[in-house]
Amino acid sequence: MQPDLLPGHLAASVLHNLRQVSPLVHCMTNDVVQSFTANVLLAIGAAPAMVIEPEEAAQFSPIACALLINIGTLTSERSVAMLAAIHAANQSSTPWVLDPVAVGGLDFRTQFARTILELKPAAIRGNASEIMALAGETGGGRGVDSTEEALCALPAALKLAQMTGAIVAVTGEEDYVTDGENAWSVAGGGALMTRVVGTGCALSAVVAACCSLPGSRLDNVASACQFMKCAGEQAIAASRGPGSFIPAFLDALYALNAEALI
Ligand SMILES: Nc1ncnc2c1ncn2[C@@H]1O[C@H](COP(=O)(O)OP(=O)(O)O)[C@@H](O)[C@H]1O
Ligand SMILES: Cc1ncsc1CCOP(=O)(O)O
Ligand SMILES: [Mg+2]
Repeated sequence: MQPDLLPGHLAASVLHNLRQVSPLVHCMTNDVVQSFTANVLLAIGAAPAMVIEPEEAAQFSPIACALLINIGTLTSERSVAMLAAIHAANQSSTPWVLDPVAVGGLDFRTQFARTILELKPAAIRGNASEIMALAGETGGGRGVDSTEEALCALPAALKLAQMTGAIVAVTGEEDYVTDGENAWSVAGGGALMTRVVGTGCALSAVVAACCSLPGSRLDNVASACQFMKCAGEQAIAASRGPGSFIPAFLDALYALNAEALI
């Protein structure tokens, strides 16, 4: 199966909605990418808030438009806070998104990810190794990085979407996004996006923002992938390496428009 490319006009309409709503995203994410994630959300037109104390997390997720659960630097204490936030989000119908960083290779986070998979994530965004491990097919990648191509993980993504009811996005040179039945592919970006930390984690935050928007959740999640691909490609053209990529990427997200997406 080779899914069709997401039409640019669909992504353009989701970008319009995103900027109208400016979704407030409750980010429970890892220590490495906090600031980059917040800046990516702000640049594209959403609003971040990082709330991690267990009592506050459960109070805040119903107030937010969407919740991001990223297990990159999971600890026991954080897992308690994340569970509380997910339960409160579910009670208030706030969509929540899982980024299963480095699942498969390490037992504590793998067990935790399997537990919360039962709590109805709206979407799951990971690299190929993470999606394959979460679907029970392999043992994981190389730390936080994938050792597999995204296309190899498409069957695992379909299976995971069917198992959980979530929209599953598996990213890499090309991204694939599925609801278990239909799928979009998203092209663009470039390898330099893997030479700065946090592009995947920040994408998951944008996915969360888009899950709170009206319309097809499949189209919304695929559009989030398209925003990052498009801005990544423009930033690579405007930069000399990882150092100059980051500001160029934030500028490209800020300037992103329908014309570039179409
Ligand atoms: N080889 C590549 N060519 C183009 N884009 C890429 C490539 N690898 C990753 N990306 C893009 O970089 C971002 C992060 O994806 P990925 O590296 O798969 O996630 P993670 O950082 O979680 O491992 C996504 O927007 C993805 O499309
Ligand atoms: C390096 C690292 N270590 C734990 S979490 C993390 C960040 C991973 O970021 P990304 O998945 O976006 O590459
Ligand atoms: Mg990742």
